[in-house]
Amino acid sequence: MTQPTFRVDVCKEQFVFSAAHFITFAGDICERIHGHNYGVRVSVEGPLDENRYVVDFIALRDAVLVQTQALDHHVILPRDHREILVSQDDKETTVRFRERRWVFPNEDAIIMPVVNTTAEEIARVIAERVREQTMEQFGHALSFIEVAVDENCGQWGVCRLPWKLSE
Ligand SMILES: Nc1nc2c(c(=O)[nH]1)N=C([C@H](O)[C@H](O)COP(=O)(O)OP(=O)(O)OP(=O)(O)O)CN2
Repeated sequence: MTQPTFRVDVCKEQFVFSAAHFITFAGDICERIHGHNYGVRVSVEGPLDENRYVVDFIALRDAVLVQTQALDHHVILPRDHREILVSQDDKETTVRFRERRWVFPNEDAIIMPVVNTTAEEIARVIAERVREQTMEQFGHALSFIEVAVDENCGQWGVCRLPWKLSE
């Protein structure tokens, strides 16, 4: 007989973060900098605990909020892009793509460990960070964490990670 599976989803109005970014696509087309009011949904799957919870909604909600608030009102830049080159001195973050150049105060910039700041990649980073942040609290019995990032009212990039870190 197939066993039931359980999941908790949190998708709150407070999870919206407003951030600027630009990506490259189709090889070498580099977007102009623009912003989105990103939305986030997070799901975790696993067995029920003694409360008959997968995890406490409130604990998961609060962990996601830490991540979305950290991104709010920043420009998100890729650390690992081959041609979008990001450098920092003690005051400013400078970004170059071929002949184009952008300069931001350091406190406005977030350099994310991604190749391109797509919704999928941002979802992966949030998933890794929420997993790391809650691992001790939620324990090791969960199976998956999934994070979905909405760039524009229904355009979602989704990343699903195993709960357990690979050996
Ligand atoms: N799978 C993905 N596709 C696209 C992504 C992405 O992250 N994952 N990102 C983009 C661009 O960032 C693009 O800027 C998306 O923004 P959007 O505002 O939706 O683009 P539009 O110009 O069509 O929006 P308007 O509503 O006209 O402002 C593209 N694809």
